[in-house]
Amino acid sequence: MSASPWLVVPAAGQGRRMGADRPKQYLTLDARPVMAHTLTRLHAAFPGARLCLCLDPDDAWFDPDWVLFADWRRVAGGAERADSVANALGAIAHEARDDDLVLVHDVARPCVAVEDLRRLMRVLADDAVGGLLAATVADTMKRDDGGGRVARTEPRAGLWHALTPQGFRYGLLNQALRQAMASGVTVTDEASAVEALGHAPRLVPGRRDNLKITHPEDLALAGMILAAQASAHSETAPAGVAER
Ligand SMILES: Nc1ccn([C@@H]2O[C@H](COP(=O)(O)OP(=O)(O)OP(=O)(O)O)[C@@H](O)[C@H]2O)c(=O)n1
Ligand SMILES: C[C@](O)(CO)[C@H](O)COP(=O)(O)O
Repeated sequence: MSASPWLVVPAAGQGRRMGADRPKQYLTLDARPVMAHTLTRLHAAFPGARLCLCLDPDDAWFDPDWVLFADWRRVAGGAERADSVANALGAIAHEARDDDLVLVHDVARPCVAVEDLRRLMRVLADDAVGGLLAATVADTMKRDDGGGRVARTEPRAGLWHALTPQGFRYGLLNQALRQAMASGVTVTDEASAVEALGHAPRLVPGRRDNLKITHPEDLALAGMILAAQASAHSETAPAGVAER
């Protein structure tokens, strides 16, 4: 395995739940597009990584100036997130080795902490299966009855929120996604495709503020998270250090 991972950033979504005038990765957050924040965080953690950026072929918003990586390629997104990631893996098939680590990170998660990225990479370096950043569920969990009332309370012990990045060896991830697609199984993350092959991905506890911007109120929340992270960092870091 090489010391730097491959990075796949699915960024071909339309942001339908956000309902904005453009895909959410192009909305402004602290004076920069969401995508620019996300790519900057990834670059701070893995400056030598090779990047695959999945974009809608009709994307009219993307600016290559936001990409700080020396080695990167644009890949056409697919109908679903899993299709976009599979396209990225297909695009690097001639370069990637089966045991290369591939980290997949949603463009819609701009608040991911650099320390979480580095820790995930350290943990996965020695893990035969791979894994994901995740956070334990904090609220009491209700199952609805389909009619707006509670059917029952679900036990929350052992429940985790799946975050990103999610990292797996190229060969395993490629096989898992191809198999899920061939069998018509809907997978919303890489881990579920790998689980379907019978493997148990490692849960790597991550910060709860690794928010996926999904609904309109999330943009302001992400802004507050970035401000809080910057403020916490400036209190602890030596002068001149800009990472978060
Ligand atoms: N066909 C798709 C769909 C999603 N994504 C990406 O997958 C990530 C997670 O998806 P989600 O939060 O659902 O984003 P959207 O699909 O844009 O949102 P929505 O489902 O509300 O339309 C995002 O970074 C999104 O850009 C992608 O690359 N290709
Ligand atoms: C990959 C993911 O971010 C993990 O939480 C999530 O599954 C993707 O979100 P979506 O809304 O299901 O596309």
